[in-house]
Amino acid sequence: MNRRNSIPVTIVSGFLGAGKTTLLNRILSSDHGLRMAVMVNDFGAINIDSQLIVSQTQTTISLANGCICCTVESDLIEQLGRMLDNRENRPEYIVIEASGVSNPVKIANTLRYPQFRDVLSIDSILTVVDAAQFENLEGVMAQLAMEQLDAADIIVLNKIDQVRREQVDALRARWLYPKARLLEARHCEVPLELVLGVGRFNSDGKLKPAESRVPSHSLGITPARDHGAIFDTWCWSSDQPLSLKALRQTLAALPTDIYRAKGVCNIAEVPGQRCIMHLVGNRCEINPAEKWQGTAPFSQVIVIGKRGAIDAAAFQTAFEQCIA
Ligand SMILES: Nc1nc2c(ncn2[C@@H]2O[C@H](COP(=O)(O)OP(=O)(O)OP(=O)(O)O)[C@@H](O)[C@H]2O)c(=O)[nH]1
Repeated sequence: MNRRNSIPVTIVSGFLGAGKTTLLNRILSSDHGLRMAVMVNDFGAINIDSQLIVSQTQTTISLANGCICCTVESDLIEQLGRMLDNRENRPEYIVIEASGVSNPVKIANTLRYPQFRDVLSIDSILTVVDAAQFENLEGVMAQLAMEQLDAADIIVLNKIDQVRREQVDALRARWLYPKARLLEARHCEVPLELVLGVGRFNSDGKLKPAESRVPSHSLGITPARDHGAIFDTWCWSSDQPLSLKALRQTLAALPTDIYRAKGVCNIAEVPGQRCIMHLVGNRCEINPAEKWQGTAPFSQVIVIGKRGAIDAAAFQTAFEQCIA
C-alpha cells in the first residue's frame, strides 16, 4: 500500500481529566462519514473509558490495565495488527486515546514500526490541556504534562469556562509552540475540520526515544519506561446502590495526591439510570446518563493518584460506607 492509501491516525493525548474522552465523543457523534476505529486506554484494571464512549457504531478497542506507551504497548501492537488484518472491515480512520499518563511520542514511535509504517500515517498528535488544572501540576506530573504538550501538533486548550480570560492569556503567553495549532475550547467544542484529516504531524525531533526531562532515578522510581512507577490506581466495584450524598462526601475527602477518579455508578436517588462520576482535582461531577438497558445495575470506580497516595484499606472502607 502506498502512503496515499494509508490510514490516518490521530493520537489524542493530555493529562488525566483534561477532556480527551469528551473530544472523542464529540468526534464520534459528529457526521464524519468515515468507518472509524477508536482505541481507548485506561491505566487501571477496569476500562471505564470504553463505557463512556457514546456511539457504539464504530469499532472500539480497549487497552486496559497499564499505560499504552509502556506496559500495554504489546497489546497496542497486537490489536492494531488484528485490525489491519481484517481487510474487509479495515477502518478508514483511527483515533487512539492515550491514557492521561502516556507520552504520545512513544505511541508515535510504535506506529512507525515496520509492520505499520506503510499502512498507517500519523495525522497529528493532539494534546488536550485543562486550562484550570495545568498550572496546579507539580514535579513529575508537570513534567509529564509538558512532554505531552511538547509532542503536540494541535493543542486544544480546554475548560476555558473554568478560568478567567487573563489566565488563558497567561497560559498562551507561556507556551511558545509556533508549529502547533492552538484552539481554545469549552467541552472540546472545536471545528472537526481543524483536527481530523489535517496532515499536521510534524516528526521533527520527535521520533527518537523520548528522554524524560527528569531522570527517573532522581525521582526514586524504577528506570523502566513504566508510568506505573509514578502512579498508583485503585478500583472498586459494587452491585449495591450508593447514596449520592455519601459518594460526594467520600470523593471530596480523598487526599490531594489523588488526581483523578471516574466511574459508572448505581445511585439510589437515580433508579433505573446509570450515573457517570468524574473527579478531576477537586472538581466533582455525578450526572445521570442512559438507562441500564438489560444489565443489572452496578458501580465501578477507578481512582488514580501519585505513587503511595492510595491507602487501599481506607478507600475500601470509605467506598463501602457509600452503600445506601
Ligand atoms: N467545565 C468543564 N468541564 C469539562 C470540559 N471538558 C471536559 N469537562 C469535564 O471534565 C471531566 C473529565 O473529562 P474527560 O473527557 O473524561 O477527561 P479525560 O482526559 O478523558 O480523562 P482521563 O481519561 O481520565 O485522562 C468530565 O467531567 C468532563 O465533563 C470543559 O471544557 N469545561
